[in-house]
Amino acid sequence: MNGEQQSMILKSASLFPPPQGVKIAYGTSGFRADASLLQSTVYRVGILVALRSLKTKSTIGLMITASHNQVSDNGVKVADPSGGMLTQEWEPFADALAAAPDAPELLQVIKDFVDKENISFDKSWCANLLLGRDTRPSGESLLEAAKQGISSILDARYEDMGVLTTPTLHWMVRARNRGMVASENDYFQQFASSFRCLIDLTPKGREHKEIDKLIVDGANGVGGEKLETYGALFDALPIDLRNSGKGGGVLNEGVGADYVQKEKIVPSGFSGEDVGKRCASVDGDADRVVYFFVTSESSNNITLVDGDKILSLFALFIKEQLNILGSSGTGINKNQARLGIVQTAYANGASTKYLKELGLEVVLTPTGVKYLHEKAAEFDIGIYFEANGHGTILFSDTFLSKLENLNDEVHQTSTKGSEQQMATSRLLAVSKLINQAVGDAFSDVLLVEAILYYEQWSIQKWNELYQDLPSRQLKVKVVDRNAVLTTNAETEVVRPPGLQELIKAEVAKYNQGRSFVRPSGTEDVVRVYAEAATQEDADALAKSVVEIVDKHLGFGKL
Ligand SMILES: CC(=O)N[C@H]1[C@@H](OP(=O)(O)O)O[C@H](CO)[C@@H](O)[C@@H]1O
Ligand SMILES: [Mg+2]
Repeated sequence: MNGEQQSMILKSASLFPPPQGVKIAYGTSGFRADASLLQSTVYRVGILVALRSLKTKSTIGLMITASHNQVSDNGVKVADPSGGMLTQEWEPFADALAAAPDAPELLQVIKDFVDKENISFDKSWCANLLLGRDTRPSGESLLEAAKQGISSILDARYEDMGVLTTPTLHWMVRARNRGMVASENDYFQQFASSFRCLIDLTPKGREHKEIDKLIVDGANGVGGEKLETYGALFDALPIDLRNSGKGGGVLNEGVGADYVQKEKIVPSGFSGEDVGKRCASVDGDADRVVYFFVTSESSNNITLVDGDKILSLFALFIKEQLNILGSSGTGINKNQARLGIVQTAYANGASTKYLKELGLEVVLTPTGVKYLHEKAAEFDIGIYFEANGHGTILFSDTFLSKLENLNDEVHQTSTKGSEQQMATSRLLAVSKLINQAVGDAFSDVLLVEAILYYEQWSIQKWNELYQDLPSRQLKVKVVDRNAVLTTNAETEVVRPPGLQELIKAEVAKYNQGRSFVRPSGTEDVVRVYAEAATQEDADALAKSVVEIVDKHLGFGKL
């Protein structure tokens, strides 16, 4: 870095002093906090993405969003060259950047890192950044801060893509780095055409009736807004959009996937008239989705069809297609196509049991898509989902080229039109329909809809795949959530000492009891999860564990 660059950084960094007395750390999916505290952090993430682009000689993405958090929060996520989340190796650098108390120290952190990583400021490589934001009112000015950070390293080598869903930005980054076209329209067109293709590949002999209307809760956010603009492209799927954001509702307030999944009650905009109908709810940046149906006219109850059930539906369908290939001597059999399922400790115990009984390999990772995605990428086909509805299916490049070769072969022989050829085409269509960069509410919805159509299942029939164990999730405000350290995919506490033994003793009192606690990476709380044979027991277990955590770490301890 030459002297001119260093003085540029010093000058612009002094315009973005960090807020006093607050520590903003890189969490489960980037930085998140009250929007009024974030100017400095986002400016510094602008510097980070510029350096990442120089280091990888690739397009990198920066997204301003706080997903399911309340509207006054905001945050920033980074998309790496693959379209996935920022490599975990750079997270300590992100934290160091955010923590530097003033411009000179910030410059020192940058200089040390540039030397360590051997980052060259070679101007012949035209670095490129794609920027996006959700609909939060604070988004525009935070994006300006990011642009200032980028410009202090790279001049103005960025493209502001405007208001986008998070997975659209990740998809664009991946597409750009593969030399493909990558506008928002291209994104929707790809999903629309592969959805149509999959619907057309439904086996002959199954009744081809029209798909019933799907009611979608847009969380009053970017998901609702985009569905309003582009939803008509999914011509086989009639959509009744609620909470599009236009009707004056507030983002994530009593609406959206996180609310529906955690509270298990009807979101605003839905009523007793919707009883039994197929509904889907997306979150504030449309990277998650859960399904549900209103259970009775007279109460707020819903039956939740969560990420675990979406995962199970996908797993069942993929396994069925692989079985067709395996039984027709294609050379692609169970041993050559390793299908892996990735969940977290929040997965309902009944889902894990169901998946294992299907004969599938199930692995648990810590919470956060960065962990699930990484694990799923180890398989030929890796399906990952968090219970809250964030997930996707990853196809390895090697497996995809095997499928493509097989597809070419069958087109040249008399097997065209056979079940084997249909299964090959279906898997290829799924690989184009499902977002390969990150979990995506829209592409997940389209795949769910295509599979329900293929199976000719209602949402009720789908829900019967297995019965969820009753569960309860609660949060506890504590003095310092990072005092809790966990191991074993977050299922056991190792610090503070003694806490795990108390939780274990409580769990032992309940039939089919299970409970664990962990510090949230997106909110200033410790999360408590409990499962048991009845709802009363799950509630009681969760409550007791909350009390244990509160006694150990709560404000009463001060
Ligand atoms: C229990 C839960 O739902 N946790 C969510 C939540 O993380 P926490 O670290 O639990 O706050 O937000 C993450 C980002 O959206 C998501 O990946 C994760 O699953
Ligand atoms: Mg989200």
